[in-house]
Amino acid sequence: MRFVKGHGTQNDFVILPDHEGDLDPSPSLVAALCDRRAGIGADGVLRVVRTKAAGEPALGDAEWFMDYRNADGGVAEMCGNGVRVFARYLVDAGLAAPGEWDIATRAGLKRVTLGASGDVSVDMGPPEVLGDGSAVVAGRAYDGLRVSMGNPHLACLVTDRPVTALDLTGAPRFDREVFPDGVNVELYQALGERHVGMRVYERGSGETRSCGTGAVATAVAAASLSAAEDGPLMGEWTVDVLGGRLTVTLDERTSHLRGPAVLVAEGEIRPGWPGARA
Ligand SMILES: N[C@@H](CCC[C@H](N)C(=O)O)C(=O)O
Repeated sequence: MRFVKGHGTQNDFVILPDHEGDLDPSPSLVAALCDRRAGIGADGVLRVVRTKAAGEPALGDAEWFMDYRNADGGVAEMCGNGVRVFARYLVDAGLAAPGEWDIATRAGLKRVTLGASGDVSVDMGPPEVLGDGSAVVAGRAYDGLRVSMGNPHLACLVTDRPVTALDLTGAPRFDREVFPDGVNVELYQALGERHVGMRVYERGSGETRSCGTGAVATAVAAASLSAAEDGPLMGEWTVDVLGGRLTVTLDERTSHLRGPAVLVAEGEIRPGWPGARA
């Protein structure tokens, strides 16, 4: 089994080329690959499969499907950093040309824009604002906004300490009736005009050093708070995460995410590796 390792602002992935859909990415195989001690180590797996071979209904008209899995082996609808790394992989492998084209995801077609090297940008679609919510982190409650980016988010404002001082060793608590499928929890603070710092505890992966869908949800939450005071605050937002910097652009129609997407290594999983039989 071939693999490539990549990351977007240190949100890292094992990329599995599986053009004709021959692999069975069972939850235990995915979890074994993502294991940082006994496996390769990653926040998730990106399986690269031709859309027509993916066996998923109604993925739309794109040549490639991003089959995204969280580190615990669970399926998620969308991954904003993942789709940018996926696009970089396709260009690097000669499977797509630099330019602008769609990638199929479980959350619909996502249009990526990239050159032969450098940042990758993706049209993330219109964020869906679902209303207020709250999460408890290390015994303290934080209010936030529920936002769907195809996957569920709760972006909470932190004002009592820098987000870097939050204790995220344990999972945030949230209302299971509001989020029956779980939720990605973002904690953010204002750092300047249209500039926020964010940490994230991801559904299925724990704390990660970045989350693209979470960065967009956070910009939406911060913009909606600012809008209450200053009127609609569309435009470009800077989201600093533990692994670097992402740029989110909000307009009346959609949202865009831009940032680095880096391929690190490639190799072969040894046939005798116990995880491959998982
Ligand atoms: N890190 C990703 C989001 C991955 C999926 C998420 N953990 C979920 O379960 O919804 C991103 O960059 O968006």
